[in-house]
Amino acid sequence: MSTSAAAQVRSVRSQLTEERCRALADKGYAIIDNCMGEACADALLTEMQEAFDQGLMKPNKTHFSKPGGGGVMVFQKPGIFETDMHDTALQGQLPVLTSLFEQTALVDALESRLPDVKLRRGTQGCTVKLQHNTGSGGCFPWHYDNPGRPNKRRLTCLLYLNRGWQPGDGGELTLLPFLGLAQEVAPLFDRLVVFRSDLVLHRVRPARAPRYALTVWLDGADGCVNGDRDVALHFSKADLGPGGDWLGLCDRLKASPVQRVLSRGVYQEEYQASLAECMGGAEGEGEMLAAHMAQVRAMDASAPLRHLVQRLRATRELLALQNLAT
Ligand SMILES: O=C(O)CCC(=O)C(=O)O
Ligand SMILES: [Fe+2]
Repeated sequence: MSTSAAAQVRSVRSQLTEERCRALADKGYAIIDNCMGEACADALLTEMQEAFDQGLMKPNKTHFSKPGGGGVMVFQKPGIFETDMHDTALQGQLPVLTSLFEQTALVDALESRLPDVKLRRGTQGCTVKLQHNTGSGGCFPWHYDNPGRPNKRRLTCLLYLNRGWQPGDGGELTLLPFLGLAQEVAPLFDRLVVFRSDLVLHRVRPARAPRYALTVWLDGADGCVNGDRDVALHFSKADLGPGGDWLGLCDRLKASPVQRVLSRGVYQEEYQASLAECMGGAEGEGEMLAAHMAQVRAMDASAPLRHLVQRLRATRELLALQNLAT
């Protein structure tokens, strides 16, 4: 069984159909059900359960930047346990997961079907995280997996391992393409969700049943992630003025990681509510909410940014109404 995870991920190439590649290019995400096959997914789940039962997964650590460059704080998301396969102590004990960590078949398959995404080849740009949610309400607030420099992540691959998941169990992943429609994804057994780490805002709803998820993050090729145009806004007065191509600008933002600069303003209430829900009064909630509000206020203090955010919020409402009507 030790090589089967590598063999199975090779099949992702044929599962990345034209339609799924188009979804990744257009909306930033694609979903593949029955991805690894019953036996391999079972073997992965068994090792994840062993890792949790043996105390190899630790309470989640969330690193949080203090506003104004005041350093980094570390808090815990309640109910979430995690570990990273870079931890060599795990590698001897978890052979199937180790084989997933050491293979290059996944990045090769994705690179060959999605050449425009520009992934880093080899094993160096690959991170594997094991995550267990105890099912007592644990969740993740709205975030991008790649929030900006110096992060190098390009693709997030999430494999869910929850046999018999039912709607009331919660723990759905919600993906929110910029100015688009939110898509709720149930964390079903052997379902793989692939999305752009620098382009897809997402969160996890509170889980009411134990939940296992395996994340593979793949870095982008050198120089292809978080370039200048991905981290700083460039637009002309003509874009924003009367007669400017406003919807053209919106389309560019939908397709560009630079949307991250504006997202917290456009979705400020959503960020705030999900932070409070995720922390549930635990230590750090106040600091996180204060940091969020400070970032929103900083945007508000700049008149051009404030107007841009206001207009994006109005456009977002309009597009939502149009979508409801169709
Ligand atoms: O568990 C999930 O579905 C996603 C978790 C997540 O967003 C993350 O680890 O960054
Ligand atoms: Fe995430």
